[in-house]
Amino acid sequence: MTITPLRHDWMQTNSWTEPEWTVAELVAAKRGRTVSVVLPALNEEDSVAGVLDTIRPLTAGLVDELIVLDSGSEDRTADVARAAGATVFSREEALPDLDPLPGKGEALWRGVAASTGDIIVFIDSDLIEPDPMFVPRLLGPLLTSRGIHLVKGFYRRPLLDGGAEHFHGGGRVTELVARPMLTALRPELSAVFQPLGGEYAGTRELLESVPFAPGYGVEIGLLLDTYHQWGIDAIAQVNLGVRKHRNRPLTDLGFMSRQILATMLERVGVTDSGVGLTQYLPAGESFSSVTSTVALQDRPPLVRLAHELHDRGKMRA
Ligand SMILES: O=c1ccn([C@@H]2O[C@H](COP(=O)(O)OP(=O)(O)O)[C@@H](O)[C@H]2O)c(=O)[nH]1
Ligand SMILES: O=C(O)[C@@H](COP(=O)(O)O)O[C@H]1O[C@H](CO)[C@@H](O)[C@H](O)[C@H]1O
Repeated sequence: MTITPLRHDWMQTNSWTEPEWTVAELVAAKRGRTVSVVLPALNEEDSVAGVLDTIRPLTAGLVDELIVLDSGSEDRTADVARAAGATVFSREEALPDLDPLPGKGEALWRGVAASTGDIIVFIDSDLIEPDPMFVPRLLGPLLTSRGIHLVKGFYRRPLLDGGAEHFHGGGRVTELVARPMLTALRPELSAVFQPLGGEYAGTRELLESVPFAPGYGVEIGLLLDTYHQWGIDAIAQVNLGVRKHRNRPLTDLGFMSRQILATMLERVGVTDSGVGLTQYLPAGESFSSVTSTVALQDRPPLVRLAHELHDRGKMRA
């Protein structure tokens, strides 16, 4: 694939820094299209209701379906989400014929399968005080422009460190891994402000036609697949303001980075060792090591899965 430099006109045509759409305008722009909002949730009993509270008022017209895809929670996430007005699917309920795999990519893939909307909006469940305009703004380009299939949110990302809130500094894997790697390998995508952000929307046509990378590789996989198969002009981004969420410790982000790198390398045709990441943590005067596995197997495009399950059923018959 030829390396295409950044096209500045993309920033003029496909990047909204001051989105002005009103909910009423967006409802009018639906023109028969339906909208599903899907929240992936793993053990989010403390935050999922607060996120749903900012979206539920939109179900009177803009949002047709509000789903929480329970990613194998062991707390009260499902009960809390139902009480907050969401339709909750377990991974098994979303796709009964297939044993679930762990990870966020699996949750989102099954969220596409469980939902029915022509447009699907993904919102993380660990957000803190999300702006109620997150969903409308993500829908803006999809409902009012032609040819756009993926809309990424961007935002200022405070970093919550212990009791302190730093004005900037969130998106650590974005700044240290994803953005440098995209600049090196696919510079046209270096204009995407938040390539890993968990708030984005896509057409069902796109989301059923691409594979879903495992775990935390899902966002970078979807971005690269959309770019490779549909082109930069199918991608847009919208300013959502400020995004605060649970900031995981650096060790967790090391494992997240390993998975993201595995997906990026696969998407650009570089062979990954497949070796899990080992981290060395101080233990007294010495160090202890912790190793995580890395997953390399995508889930297939859902449009293809139907055929595979049908053929498997035929084989069993
Ligand atoms: O196996 C997983 C891991 C994460 N998540 C959800 O995906 C979102 C983002 O995950 P996380 O907060 O761990 O990532 P971060 O935002 O810290 O990068 C959250 O709503 C999680 O509950 C999930 O559904 N299944
Ligand atoms: O953007 C990032 O660097 C990471 C970590 O964010 P923080 O440093 O904890 O603010 O968070 C994102 O990455 C994950 C992997 O793509 C997504 O699943 C999350 O939704 C997103 O928050």
